[in-house]
Amino acid sequence: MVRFIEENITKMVETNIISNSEVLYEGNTSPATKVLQDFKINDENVGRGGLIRSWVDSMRACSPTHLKSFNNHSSWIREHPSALNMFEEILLATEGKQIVMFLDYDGTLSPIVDDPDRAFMSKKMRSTVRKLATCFPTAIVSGRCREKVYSFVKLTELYYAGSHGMDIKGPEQGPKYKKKNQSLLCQPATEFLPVIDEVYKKLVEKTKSISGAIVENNKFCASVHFRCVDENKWSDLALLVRSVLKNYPKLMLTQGRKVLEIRPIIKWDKGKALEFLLESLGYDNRTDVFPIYIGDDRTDEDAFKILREKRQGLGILVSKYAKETNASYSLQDPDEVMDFLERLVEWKQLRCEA
Ligand SMILES: O=P(O)(O)OC[C@H]1O[C@H](O[C@H]2O[C@H](CO)[C@@H](O)[C@H](O)[C@H]2O)[C@H](O)[C@@H](O)[C@@H]1O
Repeated sequence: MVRFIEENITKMVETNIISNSEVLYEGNTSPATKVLQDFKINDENVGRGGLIRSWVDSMRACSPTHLKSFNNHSSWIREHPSALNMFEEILLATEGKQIVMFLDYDGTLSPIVDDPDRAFMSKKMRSTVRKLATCFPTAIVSGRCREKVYSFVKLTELYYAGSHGMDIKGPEQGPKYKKKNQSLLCQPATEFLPVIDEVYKKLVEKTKSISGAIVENNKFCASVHFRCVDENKWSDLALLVRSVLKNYPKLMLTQGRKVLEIRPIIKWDKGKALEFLLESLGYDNRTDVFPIYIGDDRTDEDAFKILREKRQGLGILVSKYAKETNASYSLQDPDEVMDFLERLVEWKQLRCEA
């Protein structure tokens, strides 16, 4: 593994894949940094080292078993206990407050699968989320394009924030929880639509040579999947992506679970989407509101961070492995997410009956 990382770093430095697009990923303090230090590579001698560091970081995220060697899981679980085990404590914190639910889709409501077009959520999960939305305002916040995530979830009563929050729409049935009677639509990156489409087409063309690579058009952003790409080809794929992106200084690259995400350089992310939704619901600057955000990915960290900074509500990271996170609690997988949501619904229904 070490040799693999070393080869990739060397190759990327030699071929100068880095130019003016920047990788905005802040979680570079642990394993990847350690790897870089082990190789005696720092920002100075790799030039624009952010991308290299981020790429190594993505390898780490893509290889959770490798992660274990860096992290002490038992101390991590003490810091981020199971939201199921701590359910009563969580309820106590919500006492007298309006819970607002934010749910990521892939890896949170649906299990991670090889084919992004087949990431279906179970009927049981759909039924749970439907019940949840009758109890609390509920939003789905996803990296996918809004229409696509809606086609999986199929619940009209929810808020949807697609394209990492760059495409937000309220429930079709009307603004049940909204303060003003107007339809909710927020698209802060519309000017980037043509450029994303252009880049998407170029990426499809360029990555044809890499077996297993999938490019997904997420409307305001694009994804290059490498889940099914042989590890030996990851750096080749990165180079190809880089060769396209170097001509688009207003786009940036971030990373998710075995996916490179290409998005506009604007100050908008899932955290901003969370804030926007709370405001639209009339819940901004209120101490009696308790947002709960559940997600599994690095992009969800922006939302966890907002909640931590505001000291409001809580974030729950879905992960079987120790990861650097701003979430307070953890759940292992979508099955545990469903159990947690079911318990919330039962609790709320009992309270309403009482
Ligand atoms: O914010 P999310 O809803 O979690 O979306 C993030 C990305 O999710 C999808 O990719 C991930 O799930 C795929 C299906 O399980 C999996 O094959 C892939 O490896 C994961 O990265 C989606 O396809 C991307 O477009 C989203 O950006």
